[in-house]
Amino acid sequence: MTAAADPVKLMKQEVGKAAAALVKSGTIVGLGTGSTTAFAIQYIGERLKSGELKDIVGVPTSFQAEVLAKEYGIPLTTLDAIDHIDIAIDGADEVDPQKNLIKGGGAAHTREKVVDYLANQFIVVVDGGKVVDKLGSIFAVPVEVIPMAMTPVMNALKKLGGKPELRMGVKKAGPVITDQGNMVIDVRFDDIPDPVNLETTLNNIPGVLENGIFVNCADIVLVGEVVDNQPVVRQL
Ligand SMILES: O=C[C@H](O)[C@H](O)[C@H](O)COP(=O)(O)O
Repeated sequence: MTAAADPVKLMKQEVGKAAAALVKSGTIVGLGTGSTTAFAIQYIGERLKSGELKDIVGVPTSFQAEVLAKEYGIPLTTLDAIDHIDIAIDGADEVDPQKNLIKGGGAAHTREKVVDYLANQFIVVVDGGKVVDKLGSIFAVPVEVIPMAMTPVMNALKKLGGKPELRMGVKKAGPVITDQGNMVIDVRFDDIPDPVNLETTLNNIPGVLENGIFVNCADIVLVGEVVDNQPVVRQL
């Protein structure tokens, strides 16, 4: 495979593989959502199939993760049936030098936050284009909101200086509906000087279920890059 074919896909594939290699036999694994984590799920499944990995159980963060895990033969469990998660692997839309994240490009950030924050070790997998100096440089902050509170939440977000936009479906008329049956407002901020504070402030708006800022939770960030037409994985 050459990098010229699709360098972003190649980076995602390599970083997914590198994260899958960190999973040990006999562990409980949080399975993230998105196109990068999909490769990690695939490689975990392949390691299980080859017998290199044994006795693992996955905790999916979305309908997508659940479907993929089933496809690749990863046994699943729920949070009611376990008392810890050993390792979680998940993607991100932005990562800053302090390993703070924006997540939720796939509207899965609420369940992801539950699973990723519970894990003893949280591995983030991104391609090089996701690394930024400051959060909010490229991506808006996704905010999951219960439908009846959409208008007051929109107004509250504007008062905070954000530019909120209801996320609309693709190949579906109307808004994106999350796995919980809620809507997502993407909020663009000119500047996010204090991600820790903004995460709390957003979650304190009545009607907000969860937002996509993840702080003080990532243990390892694996970044996929293409150097001299070859994929490489580095740690942030
Ligand atoms: O809701 C989706 C998640 O937070 C994803 O992990 C994030 O959007 C990154 O996805 P991808 O790996 O497809 O860029």
